[in-house]
Amino acid sequence: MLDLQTPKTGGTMTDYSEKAALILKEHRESIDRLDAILIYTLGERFKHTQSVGKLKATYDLPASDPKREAQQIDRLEDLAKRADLDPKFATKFLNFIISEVIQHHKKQQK
Ligand SMILES: O=C(O)C(=O)C[C@]1(C(=O)O)C=C[C@@H](O)C=C1
Repeated sequence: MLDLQTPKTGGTMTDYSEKAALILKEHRESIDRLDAILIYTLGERFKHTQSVGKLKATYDLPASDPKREAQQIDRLEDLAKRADLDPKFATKFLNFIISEVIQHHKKQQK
């Protein structure tokens, strides 16, 4: 990964902005790769929750499990701290996904 340093001697503004453009491109390529990982990972997660939904519908189990969610939130907060990610954001993100899953479960129960 390139890094941007202010040219002290010799470098022109054109050199500087060409380098900045290259660094931006590299970051965006990494972001695109990571976004793809996120999407594929979410797809895998939803495959499992779909199976869980089927199981819950078959055995007449409740769509949501607040005790399990509390454990997931605790674990995720800890992971987020270690990953240098805002734990509040991580919690919000998980709650967003889980509420979508619960909607899917409820539809499967109809
Ligand atoms: O583990 C379950 O029981 C699920 O239905 C999965 C899941 C989740 O998406 O992680 C969704 C709803 C529950 O409230 C808890 C967890």
